[in-house]
Amino acid sequence: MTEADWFVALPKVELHAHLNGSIRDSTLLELARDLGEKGIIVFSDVEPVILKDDRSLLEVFKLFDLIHILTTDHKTVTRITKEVVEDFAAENVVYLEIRTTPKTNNSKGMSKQSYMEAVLEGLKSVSTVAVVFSHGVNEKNPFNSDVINNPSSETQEKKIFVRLLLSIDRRETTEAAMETVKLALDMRHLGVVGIDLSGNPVIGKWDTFLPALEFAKTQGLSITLHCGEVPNPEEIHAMLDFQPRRIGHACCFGDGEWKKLKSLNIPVEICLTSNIKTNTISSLDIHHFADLYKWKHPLVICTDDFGVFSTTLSDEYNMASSAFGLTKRDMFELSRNAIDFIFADDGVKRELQEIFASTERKLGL
Ligand SMILES: CNc1ncnc2c1ncn2[C@@H]1O[C@H](COP(=O)(O)O)[C@@H](O)[C@H]1O
Ligand SMILES: [Zn+2]
Repeated sequence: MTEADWFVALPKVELHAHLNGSIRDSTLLELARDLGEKGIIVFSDVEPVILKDDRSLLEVFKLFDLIHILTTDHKTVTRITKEVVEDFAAENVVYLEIRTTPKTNNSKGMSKQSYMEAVLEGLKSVSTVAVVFSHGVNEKNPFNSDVINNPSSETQEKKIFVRLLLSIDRRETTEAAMETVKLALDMRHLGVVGIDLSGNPVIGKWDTFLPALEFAKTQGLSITLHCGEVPNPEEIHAMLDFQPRRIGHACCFGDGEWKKLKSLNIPVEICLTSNIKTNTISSLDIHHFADLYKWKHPLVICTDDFGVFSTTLSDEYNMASSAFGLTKRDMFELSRNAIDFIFADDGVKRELQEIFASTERKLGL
């Protein structure tokens, strides 16, 4: 088995993946060509933007505005959800938390709820793998896990657990954020397990989102925050004081912020390629992964936006192994440890432990 194949075969847990950042280039180009033919966009202007490789953090958010123009109808949301799950399953991701921002678009008759219904439709239409999802069988047993789709007969053996996080975009108002949290609560029996705060980190104020996040927390939803993507000590401290169950990135932390993070032991979602390509961290040798790993701080390797950053979760593990001198045994343990930080229940954790135990020998460990 080649090195790259070994990292594909390694069972993996993906906890930080944005739906609209995880679209295949080929799909984006096809959607752009369609809109070009309808005269809504100029394809030749858009093509290089889609295919560009390195982008600053600000350029990334401009790209998301373009992607959202391409994906704003129910049928496309369903399609990209199906493809994203199939792509993760193809590289042996066994548990996936997809996060997405529910969107309102009056011209398409889209509400936050109908957007999420289109996402659910996408999960149901996955054909290459059995999608194990919460299935609201009845009021007494709302969290029962079940297969939601009809995988083709040759792929029935393969399965992926999928859960959803609803994102609040930093451009949103307190009311819009609250609407997202209420929708998440209404959809708990459909596998929504938590809330994410994301979007352009230089836009919006923490106090705007806090009431909705506090409400989500008191209702028992799990929360993860994009934290410290740009230097903002005051906000980082306020976010850590809130004690989310996980944070993403933690790139622009100072000594005081590291101390607080470590004492609170909050798990960090690490997105190496995303940090490097956006130049949030200048090179892997100075990435905080190394220090956090040394301190045995809880960590999980994730992709962030595998489409936008042209990566895969297997590549991220492979890269971390070479950049930080970690053995295959270390990488297996890192991947397995991620089970502790998932937002799904203990039953799912037990099943994932079994999957890892059964592949350990096959991986030559
Ligand atoms: C690069 N680092 C990042 N930092 C902050 N937010 C990010 C992000 N990458 C993605 N998003 C957030 O996810 C949305 C796209 O997926 P959905 O439309 O929700 O499925 C972006 O618009 C942004 O709000
Ligand atoms: Zn992110």
